[in-house]
Amino acid sequence: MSENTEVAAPYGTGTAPRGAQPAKRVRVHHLRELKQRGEPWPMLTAYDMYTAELFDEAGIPVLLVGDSAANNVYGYETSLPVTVDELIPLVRAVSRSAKRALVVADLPFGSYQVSVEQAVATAVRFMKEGGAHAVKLEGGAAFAPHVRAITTAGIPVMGHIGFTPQSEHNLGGYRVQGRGENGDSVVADAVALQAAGAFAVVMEMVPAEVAKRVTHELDVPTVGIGAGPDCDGQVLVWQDMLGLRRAKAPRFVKRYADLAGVVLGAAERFAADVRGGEFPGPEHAFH
Ligand SMILES: Nc1nc(=O)c2c([nH]1)NC[C@@H]1CN(c3ccc(C(=O)N[C@@H](CCC(=O)O)C(=O)O)cc3)CN21
Ligand SMILES: CC(C)C(=O)C(=O)O
Ligand SMILES: [Mg+2]
Repeated sequence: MSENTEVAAPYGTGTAPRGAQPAKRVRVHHLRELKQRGEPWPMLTAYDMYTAELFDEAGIPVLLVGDSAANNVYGYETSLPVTVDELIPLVRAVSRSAKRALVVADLPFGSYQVSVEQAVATAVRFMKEGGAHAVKLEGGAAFAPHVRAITTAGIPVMGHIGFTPQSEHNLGGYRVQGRGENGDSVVADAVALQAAGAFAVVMEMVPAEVAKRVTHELDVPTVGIGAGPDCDGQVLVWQDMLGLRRAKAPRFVKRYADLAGVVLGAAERFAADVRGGEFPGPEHAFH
């Protein structure tokens, strides 16, 4: 990138005034460059237009349309029930709305585990019908062939290891993975995913020291959620980050706002205004 254009990487180093150039899409190689420069980067989930627009404008380089839409959009208790047909419209909304962010579509439970062929076909649907720029799937070395095949089809793949919520019944509940001697298998899984072509690896609920080892071991970026401060990126579910979800949050969540309080207070004031005849006022009516 030449110096005088004043547009370098999409985030962090770009100095173009807003609106001067068309938005430059974040690409997987930009994330690797951030790792090489030692610059941590944020990732958030998004499931609709307004969050995608706002997070994009805020400079979040990667938006994940998580299968966590199951329990944060559709009202299921876990991520297991959500389907490809339920997620694709959300992916389409986000990819239509984010001008710069790389949009990653999470492959839901049952849509890729059956076979390598099923994994490629599902990933293709998210790209074609959802307009995603990449896909994510849960699993370690056992899913290296799936990652390899999807990547070969031209689709970037993000891995996800450690606590993988789609396997909660096999993992014995929501618990930290990779403690003690199990740390080595987390490292081996990450290395296998990178070797299979993954462009990044999410680590969920693994000890910080293990995540640090993995991050140093890999050339591709790691993204932590409950994996300590040494990952290359950090991801949170947006309703956790903004305090819209009122259930007790996992330890790894930091709340940056109280949207639940804002929404509840406003809805109560609206209801009171209607009941008290205060709304609509003359300025809201046509004469
Ligand atoms: N809103 C939301 N946030 C998430 O982070 C999230 C979802 N939904 N849905 C899909 C998965 C499920 N995830 C979860 C959900 C709960 C815990 C949890 O309860 N953690 C507890 C117990 C940990 C332990 O036993 O060691 C914690 O205190 O962190 C962790 C990850 C992460 N993902
Ligand atoms: C928590 C992130 C990594 C995720 O997989 C999701 O939101 O579905
Ligand atoms: Mg997920």
